[in-house]
Amino acid sequence: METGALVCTAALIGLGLYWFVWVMGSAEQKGKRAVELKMGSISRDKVQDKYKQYWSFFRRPNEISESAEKEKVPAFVDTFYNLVTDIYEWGWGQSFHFSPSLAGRSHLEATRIHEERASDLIGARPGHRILDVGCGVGGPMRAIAAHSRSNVVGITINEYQVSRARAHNCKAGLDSLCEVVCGNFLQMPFPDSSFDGAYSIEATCHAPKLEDVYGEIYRVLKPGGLYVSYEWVTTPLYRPEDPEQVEVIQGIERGDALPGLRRQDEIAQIAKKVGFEVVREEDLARPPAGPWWARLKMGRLAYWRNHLVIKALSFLGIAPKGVADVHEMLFLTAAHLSRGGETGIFTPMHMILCRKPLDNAAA
Ligand SMILES: C=C(CC[C@@H](C)[C@H]1CC[C@H]2C3=CC[C@H]4[C@H](C)[C@@H](O)CC[C@]4(C)[C@H]3CC[C@]12C)C(C)C
Ligand SMILES: C[S@@+](CC[C@H](N)C(=O)[O-])C[C@H]1O[C@@H](n2cnc3c(N)ncnc32)[C@H](O)[C@@H]1O
Repeated sequence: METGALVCTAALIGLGLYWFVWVMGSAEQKGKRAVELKMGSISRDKVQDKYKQYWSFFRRPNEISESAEKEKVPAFVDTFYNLVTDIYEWGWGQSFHFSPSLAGRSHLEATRIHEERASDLIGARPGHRILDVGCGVGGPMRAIAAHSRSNVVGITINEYQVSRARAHNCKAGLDSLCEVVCGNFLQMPFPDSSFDGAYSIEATCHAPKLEDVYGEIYRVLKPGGLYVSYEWVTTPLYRPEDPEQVEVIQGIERGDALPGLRRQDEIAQIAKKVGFEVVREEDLARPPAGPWWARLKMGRLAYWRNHLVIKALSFLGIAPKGVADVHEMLFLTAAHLSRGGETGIFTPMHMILCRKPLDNAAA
């Protein structure tokens, strides 16, 4: 081959690689790049071990919440978010949840609309102090603060997410409205009756006992305050005697750090048990809502590309060992989640709106 042709071929390959890793490597336009993938606060040499420990803990997810192991759940959830936070940001964005798909709207818009819906349901407004229970890197918090101009305080168990959320808040110019605290939502570091409203988006599913987190939210809410949650639950279509369905549900639990999914009909009972009035309850995934799992299915080609990128970066020693295992786990989880959505046995958006009764002000 002539020198000119060789140079052109090399340049084309180089450009192709650049496009593949740097441009395509970031699914969300302003998100992370593949070369920036860290594993939270886990040191590079510990990633693989931590992943193995995580995987063996969540092997039998449905047995955790009824055993002494449930005490260890917050620590393993923290490990989980050290392992996945960067991959989520890289391949999904700053909001770690699903949304009904909306015809003619982008994923980003559908996400924002789903978040603003939570804000509107609790009537967040300027001057209100609102609690975000399990805030991730703060995608919903920023959307809700910008939409309602209320002050939002987020809590997450994961220190790495706190640093990411604070950096995003500053970058978005919303740090005067948004505050982030590292802590356990099962024992929150907030005084009684200190919030006007609260919401949790796909986060309380990590609690081994829902009453523990709902009880804490009830405690920190002012009397009359509203709380809305988007819960991950199995629907009445789920048949625990069907091994194929059990495999889907356990696949979701294992790949998402869940100590056993709850049934849809358990949620309101638990809310009432801790003292809430249930104002409204609705599965936001039900038609006419567009399928929330469509985005997961559409991304399949990108996941293969991501996997190749991760494998290449691990091989070159840029990404820590173990990242490819974590990515593979997420790949499998995506398949289980899609199947759960398609069959209708699972929803990640069972909405419950609760009020702390006024009567208790005197109690
Ligand atoms: C509420 C929770 C998280 C929900 C979702 C934000 C995440 C659930 C599964 C995740 C993903 C699966 C496949 C990944 C893909 C293989 C990778 O290349 C890019 C990232 C994924 C798309 C990733 C993104 C986030 C999820 C959709 C749980 C934890 C309670
Ligand atoms: C799937 S993410 C959702 C994050 C955010 N709500 C969003 O939609 O982007 C779940 C969040 O719950 C938090 N979480 C889980 N268990 C927790 C606990 N015991 N205490 C505090 N935060 C917890 C995780 O750290 C994570 O931030």
